[in-house]
Amino acid sequence: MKRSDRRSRIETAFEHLRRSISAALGAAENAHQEVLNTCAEQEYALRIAQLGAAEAEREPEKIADPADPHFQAALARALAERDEIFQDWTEQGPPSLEKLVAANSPGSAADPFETWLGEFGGGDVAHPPELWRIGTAHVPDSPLSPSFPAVVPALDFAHLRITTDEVPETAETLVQNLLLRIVSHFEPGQVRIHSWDVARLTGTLPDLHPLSSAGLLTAHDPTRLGDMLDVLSDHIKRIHSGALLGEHTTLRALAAANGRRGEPWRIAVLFGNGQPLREEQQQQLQRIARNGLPCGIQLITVDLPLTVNSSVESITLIGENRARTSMTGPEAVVALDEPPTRGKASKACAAIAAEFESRRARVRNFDDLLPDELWQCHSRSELQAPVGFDEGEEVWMRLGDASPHTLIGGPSGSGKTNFLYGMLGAMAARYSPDELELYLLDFKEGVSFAQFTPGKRDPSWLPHANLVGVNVNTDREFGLALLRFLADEMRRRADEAKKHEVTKLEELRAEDPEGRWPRIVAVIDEFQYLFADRDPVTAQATKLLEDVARRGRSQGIHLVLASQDVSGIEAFWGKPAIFEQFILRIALPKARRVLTEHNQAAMDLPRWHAVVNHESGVKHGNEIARIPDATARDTFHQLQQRLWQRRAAGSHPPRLFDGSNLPKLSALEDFRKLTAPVSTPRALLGQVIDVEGTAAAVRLSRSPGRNIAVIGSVREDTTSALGAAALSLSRQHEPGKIKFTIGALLDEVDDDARAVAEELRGRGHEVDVVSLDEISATLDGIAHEIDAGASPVRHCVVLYAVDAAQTTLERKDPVTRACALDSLRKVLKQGPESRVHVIGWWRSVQRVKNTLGMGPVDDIGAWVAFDVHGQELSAFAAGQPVNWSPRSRRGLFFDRSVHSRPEVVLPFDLGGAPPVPAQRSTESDVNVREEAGD
Ligand SMILES: Nc1ncnc2c1ncn2[C@@H]1O[C@H](COP(=O)(O)OP(=O)(O)OP(=O)(O)O)[C@@H](O)[C@H]1O
Repeated sequence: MKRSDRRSRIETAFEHLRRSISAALGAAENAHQEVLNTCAEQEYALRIAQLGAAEAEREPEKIADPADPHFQAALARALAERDEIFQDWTEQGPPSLEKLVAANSPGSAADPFETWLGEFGGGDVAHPPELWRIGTAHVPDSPLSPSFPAVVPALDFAHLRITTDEVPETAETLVQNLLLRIVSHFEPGQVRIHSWDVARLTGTLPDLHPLSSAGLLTAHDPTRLGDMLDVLSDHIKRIHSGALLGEHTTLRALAAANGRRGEPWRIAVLFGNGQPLREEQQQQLQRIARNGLPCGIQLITVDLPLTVNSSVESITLIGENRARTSMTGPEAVVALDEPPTRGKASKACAAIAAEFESRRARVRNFDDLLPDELWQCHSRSELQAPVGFDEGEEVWMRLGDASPHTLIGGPSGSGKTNFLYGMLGAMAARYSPDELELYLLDFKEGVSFAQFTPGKRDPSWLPHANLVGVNVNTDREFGLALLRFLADEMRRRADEAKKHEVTKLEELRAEDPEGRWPRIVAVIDEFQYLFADRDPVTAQATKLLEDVARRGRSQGIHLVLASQDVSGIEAFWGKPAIFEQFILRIALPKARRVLTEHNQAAMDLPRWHAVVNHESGVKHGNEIARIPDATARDTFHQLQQRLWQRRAAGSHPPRLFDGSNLPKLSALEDFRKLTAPVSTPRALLGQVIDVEGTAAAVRLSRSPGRNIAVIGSVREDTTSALGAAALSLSRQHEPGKIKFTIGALLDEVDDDARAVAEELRGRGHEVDVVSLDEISATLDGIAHEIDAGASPVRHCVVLYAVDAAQTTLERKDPVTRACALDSLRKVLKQGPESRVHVIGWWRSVQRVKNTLGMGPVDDIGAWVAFDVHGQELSAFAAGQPVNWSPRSRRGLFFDRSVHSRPEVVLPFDLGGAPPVPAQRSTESDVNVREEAGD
């Protein structure tokens, strides 16, 4: 090979090498450049992320030369990523927030000021708005940055902590706007504002200032923060020990359940200066913050540290009328609403104050105690109703677990009956008869409750009333009967609750929603009569009252006791166990002893006012109420008509017990339901004093002693008992299955005996009326029949004035030396086993004994005695002492086979019988109603 060739080849090879190296170097250079580019973009991306995409877009110079393509690429990528992330929010966030606010913040809660300012709100206090508008928010860093309403919770939902920027007036405007929305939303008076400003004596919240003239805004002295905190703490304590003692733990829940808000909301605004409060005040403020919301107490603090964990929202002012809030988060900026023009806001507040004043000054009447719609409330946890007005505002009473029973006191004429009418009307209008049942008893001589029963001119009655007792002043047993009935009902309810494994009526109602478990209110006017004597009635009444008062509360049984006489209340003094249960005290003007000794509020009360006190009468529980006239003509009556028209089909009028009238035999349920045939008939003698109006009845079985003695000298009473016995027996036998022998042994009783005989014959029975002349032979004949053996036909021997025949009966047969008295004794002794029963009237105890002779009194198994002293009767009551002073138109009844002690009875009005002088009218209820001014 030539040298030149070799050289050429070498050069070529080098050339190739150079090219290869050059190519490799170029590639490396490119790769390096690429890395540098990526680095630059990532560097920019990092800085964009640090500054925020939106800011970088707005002010790129802060990061790079805006023309730098690397920066532009990084920014484009960052903006694309941001848009993707925000896409959902941008499309849905603001519109759904708008919707949420529209739904939760009606009317003044979020609408522009001009649409409502100056009008009075009637917002639903049971369901207040949860969110209140403060401005317009947007998220500056979001694409398009759409705006949405900025709202904060208030009232029951959260406290508010505001931190100011260098323009403190912004905070004041913010607070004013918010409060303006709130006070305008509800009826004037529902919201009360307290303000305190560390730096200013006056002039805080200037637009709201007119509210202070009506007491709706209280500006507290800067040096007396303690006073304001005390006021708020007291409210919390009072609300906890009163309104919130039942099932509900917040006023909001309570209001949602019963549709009304008994306590206004209270908003306390505190303007600080960034410095903490004194330690003890700070503690108190924290306590209020922790416990206030359930009691409707909200705090708004401005530049005041508040360190409770829950339920505090914050607003931080950031200049230029803007703010950030804990609700909207740190990204959003809120442009605060401009205030309405100064004049307009204060004019609106002046109008609210004036309206509140005029409502307070309004004269409210009975109709104002009534709800718009009848029977809308349920009594599961308590009964509540307004009973009067305090400066136009309703004053309510509550009967429930926290205040189960009421004591009402006031001298005669102070308006107790009127108060009871108002109370009953307000309750009966709110609760249906399935929610509330009334038992009304008046010991006064008078007819105050007769209005609630049907009368001749007005057939309506109060559908809630189950029992009305009037003129019971001499029949204390009737009060006893009512208490006994309540005690039984209480036990029945407790047993039923036990079956459902609960203890209280409230729980029972939840477990047994289909059951009918109304709350029972038992009103006893002039109840002191119950304790009038030192006798067994008082002893039993005390025991029963104690039982019902102590245990009635959990079974929904509430007592309302009224008395004009301190002795009624004093009767309780030695019995704190009873007295303490009467937590609700109502004192009418000059009432003594109803409130505590140191509480003299009733002494200064004007006419037709009352102190309503749910705190056992201690001073701080006083609420003063003006009581409307509920007894004026047609007042209650009109309500009763409306309620009566709504009564359930088949509802019965209340049972009326009128102590001044006798029960009609023919109307008595126990008489009407007697049918024939029966195996053992019952002879009705009178009516027992009980809630059901039960008959006093003696079973005439075929066993020794089943005879009846009617003892006493008053013809009307004794003949009533004899007649009722015969007539009731007649209803239980088909004709031919009973025969009557009626001995009319005294001239005066002829008419009575014959009237009964006629009625018996009218029913188809065999009746033999015998005179004094015939009685001996008749008794001898009956005695012979007994000797001959039992007859299938019952024989009832009714003897009018047995003792009038004593001499006749004692007359001995000259031959046999036997006398008809022996026959009578035989009939008494052996008759019942042979279906022969004697029902005889003797005019005194001694005369019964004369008839019976030396033997035991066992042949008289049952008796009813009129005008006979108790001690005379003990021999006939198994030897036990009988405590009884005779009283007009009342008897004492004892059946040794069933009774342990005698019981008081009313003789019957037999209807067709000759008029009975002591009786005022046979149309008992009608008479009463007419007297009541019906
Ligand atoms: N709030 C009231 N407004 C107007 N009049 C009233 C008011 N309360 C009571 N009255 C009238 O006063 C009179 C006495 O009232 P009420 O019968 O209620 O008193 P009381 O305390 O029950 O008296 P008493 O025990 O003597 O019956 C009645 O004529 C009644 O109409």
